[in-house]
Amino acid sequence: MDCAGCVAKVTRAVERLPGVSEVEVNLMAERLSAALAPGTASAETVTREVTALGYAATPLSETAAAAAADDGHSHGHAHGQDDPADQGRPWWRTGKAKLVWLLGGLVGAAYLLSLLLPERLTYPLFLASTAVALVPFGRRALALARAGSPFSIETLMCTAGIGAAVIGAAEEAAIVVLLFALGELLENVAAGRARAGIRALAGLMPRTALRLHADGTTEPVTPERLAVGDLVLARPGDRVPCDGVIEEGRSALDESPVTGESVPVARGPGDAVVAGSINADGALRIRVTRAAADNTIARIIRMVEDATASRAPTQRFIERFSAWWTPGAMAVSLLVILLSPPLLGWDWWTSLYRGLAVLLIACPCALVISVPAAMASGLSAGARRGLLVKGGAALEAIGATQTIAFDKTGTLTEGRPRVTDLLPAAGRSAEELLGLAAGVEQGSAHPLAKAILAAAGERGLTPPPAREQTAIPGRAVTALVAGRRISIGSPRHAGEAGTALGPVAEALAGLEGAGKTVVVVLADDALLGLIAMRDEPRGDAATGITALAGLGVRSVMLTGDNARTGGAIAAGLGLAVKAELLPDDKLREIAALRQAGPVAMVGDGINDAPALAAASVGIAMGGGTDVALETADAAVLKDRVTGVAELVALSRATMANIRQNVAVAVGLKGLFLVTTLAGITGLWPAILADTGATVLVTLNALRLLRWKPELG
Ligand SMILES: Nc1ncnc2c1ncn2[C@@H]1O[C@H](COP(=O)(O)OP(=O)(O)OP(=O)(O)O)[C@@H](O)[C@H]1O
Ligand SMILES: [Zn+2]
Repeated sequence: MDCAGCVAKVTRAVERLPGVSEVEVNLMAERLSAALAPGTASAETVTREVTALGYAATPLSETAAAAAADDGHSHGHAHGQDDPADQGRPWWRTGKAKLVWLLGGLVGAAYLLSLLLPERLTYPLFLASTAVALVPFGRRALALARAGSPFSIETLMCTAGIGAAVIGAAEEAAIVVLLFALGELLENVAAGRARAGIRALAGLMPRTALRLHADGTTEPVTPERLAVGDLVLARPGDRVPCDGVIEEGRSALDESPVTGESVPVARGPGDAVVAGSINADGALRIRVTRAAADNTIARIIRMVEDATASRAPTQRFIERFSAWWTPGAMAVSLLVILLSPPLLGWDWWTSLYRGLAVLLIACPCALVISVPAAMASGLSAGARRGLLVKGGAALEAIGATQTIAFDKTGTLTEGRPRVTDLLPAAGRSAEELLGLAAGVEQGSAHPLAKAILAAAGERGLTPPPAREQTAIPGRAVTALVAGRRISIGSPRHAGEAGTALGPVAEALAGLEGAGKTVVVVLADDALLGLIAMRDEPRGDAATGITALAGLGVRSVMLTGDNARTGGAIAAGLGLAVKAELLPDDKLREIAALRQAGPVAMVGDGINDAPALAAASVGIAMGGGTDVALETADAAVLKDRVTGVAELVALSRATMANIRQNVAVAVGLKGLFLVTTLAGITGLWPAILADTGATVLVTLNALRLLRWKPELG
């Protein structure tokens, strides 16, 4: 039921290439089968996977792509497979629909005629309808068998159809194939819905952009024609046509297309804006920073589509399961046919008939579709609310986490510390302290450095030039300023450098107890003073942590800040804390937490990429930055801690949906297996149960598209 056939074909083509090692071929095959969802093998996906292996534009990648393009789409997966020829057509005009119309017409005509004509005259009509349907199914079954999967849903269907016709149940055979074709069609329609859910994001792009020329005139163009570096005008009420940076103007922007958060945010010169956001009140001149095909919305759509194609562990399990399920089902039905006459005394016709019905009931398609359908809906529902998850595996893992570790700066807090207190040592001035500190911090991108530079700027101080700047990550920065070695760092670092902090210990403890981060400024190891800064917790941080606790998830704050400051902030938010962690300690801490169960790590994706990678699931938080989108397994595009709890809720809703689907699929089959063997129901109720289960499961999955976070 997977793309084993397709992968096998590509692999065989590549194997024939001279100079390609077996290891390479195996590696590629492994990657391909992991990456391809049923029915998605196309030349592009193959090329992408092969390129990811580092074989771009080599004979290997070209051969693989050619093999996939050759008949990547004709390999059959009974349900949910798209024919490229059907793209852009309304559902009632697709190839699958045509088959249903044709069959429906034939079977309907046969029934009408059977009211007037004797059976021996209408019987051939039913036979003909069955034959019409068996041609496409049979072709797909053969293609699959040639590609190495003889036991497909198609094989099952053909065996049952031919068998029924042979034992004289042509009327039922015709209904069986009609219902099967109908099931496929309905499922395709539903799958299209799920895709439309995410495609709808693209509809939020404006159709025209106003390009600004140097002479001040504007020219309407389609956003696709904007080039990086162009200047565009967004009038009040317009949708922003591109990802870009504001050059001129201020406005409130509703960024809900990307973040799912419709409260407008104030943006001004120098701020980044994303395509699709609504410009509420001011005219903006925006410099284009990304081409249309590459903008945030386009990339989100691509990521969700890729995510839908990658498989979750549950899905892999179900696929492995179906690989032996179908041959097993055929064996069981054969046993029923062979053993029931001697053991149960059924006549041959009854045993054949019931054996064939068992075969139909055994069709695993409802089970096979249950996971991908729910995952696709869950991923789309999330993306529309600014919760981006990069695949079923991540979506499954998020809800299973028992502990979530949060980075402090920029994640639980705003990430914009401000200087609150300056405590110069005896005989020093506040200006001297701040000025020298600003000199050292000039080269640093640390949030604390920005705070110190901003404070110096506010007081009109020009930072003195500094040389030989060096950073000791997680501890301090030092530089030569005005001939002296100035260092700014944590109190712990100062203590280790041998500076006696005794005289300021009390003041230090008081500031830290108030949740302020205090840095010690030293000049040639002598105390120059203390600078205290405070980074406000995010407005919704406490709510987010409480919501997680309500979901039974434990939260821990990991910080490089000192224990008292971290403790004060954590106490205010109601979570545990591990403080004074050096960057490596954070990784060790995550590894330790993982001993007890799956751990998610939430960071801003900028300096904590290693920690995000070390966790079972890495979640980036932040307004759609590149890093956030690329590095983590999931991203909360709105800057809100509650988004993390929403992710957990979404994951659990999706997994619950999958469990319902599996229960429906297995339950219906079990029920009809019993009634079939007992002789209560026959062939067409059996296929109705199969089609019904498939449709129910898909419809249930679609309910997820309307998912809304409800956090208590
Ligand atoms: N550029 C710097 N200027 C001043 N102090 C610094 C600098 N870099 C590091 N420090 C000191 O080292 C400590 C830990 O820094 P680190 O970067 O590991 O943590 P953080 O990013 O501030 O906090 P968190 O780990 O919560 O994100 C800081 O609290 C500060 O005392
Ligand atoms: Zn089926």
